[in-house]
Amino acid sequence: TRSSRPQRMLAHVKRHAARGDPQSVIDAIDYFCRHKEWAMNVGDEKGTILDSVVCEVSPGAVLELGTYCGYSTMRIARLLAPGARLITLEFNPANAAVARQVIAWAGLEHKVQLVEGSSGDLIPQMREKFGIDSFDLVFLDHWKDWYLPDTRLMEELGLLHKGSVLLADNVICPGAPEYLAYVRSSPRYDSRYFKSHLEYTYVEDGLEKSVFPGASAGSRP
Ligand SMILES: O=C(NC/C=C/[C@H]1O[C@@H](n2cnc(C(F)(F)F)c2)[C@H](O)[C@@H]1O)c1cc([N+](=O)[O-])cc(O)c1O
Ligand SMILES: [Mg+2]
Repeated sequence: TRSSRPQRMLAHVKRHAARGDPQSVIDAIDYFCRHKEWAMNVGDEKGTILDSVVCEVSPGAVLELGTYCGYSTMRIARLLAPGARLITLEFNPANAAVARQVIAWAGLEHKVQLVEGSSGDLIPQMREKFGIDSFDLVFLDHWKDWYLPDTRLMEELGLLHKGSVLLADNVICPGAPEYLAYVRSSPRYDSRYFKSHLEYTYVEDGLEKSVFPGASAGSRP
């Protein structure tokens, strides 16, 4: 049967990127998506905003929702300090299989834990199964109508601490209106929009960065 777009992207990486060189893998994917076949990676323009937030937070524990082909996984992992952990969740086994190979080609597999399943099932297992107490940074890039329920779930499970940062892709295109309304209106978050463009296009899109000031915020004085 015909190969999938992620499989063709992986083949392009293996042909054009150097093993163990994350930047060359990132560049190869950007080239493929810009000049051969568009794909829904966060991309180079929003990717530099992601990079700057990762460097600012310098997180010890990161959760990524939506691995897809591993592009943003690599952008985050290449900036992590030794010992810092990135857990990335992927629902689609075929995408996970491609992402594992992309991450391995970049030589970043020792920094990344790719887990297959749904966020609703896996987020409640973070403590018992992955020994995570809370996340310093969460990158939301999975199904857009899951951003809000998964954020509420993380709040309720105490997986966000004072200063935890949520960074959400696509808040304009395709859009995550309920999530955006929530983080912008809730006294529980200090939220800021980073205007950019939809990956590899001139369409407006952006990232929303929301800092969780702590469970006490927004409660009655
Ligand atoms: O739909 C978009 N993204 C959806 C992304 C979906 C990806 O996240 C995975 N996932 C689902 N649940 C989980 C979890 F976490 F539960 F395990 C992981 C899906 O299997 C898929 O690989 C999108 C669309 C456009 N666009 O322009 O249409 C642009 C973008 O940047 C996008 O991110
Ligand atoms: Mg996205």
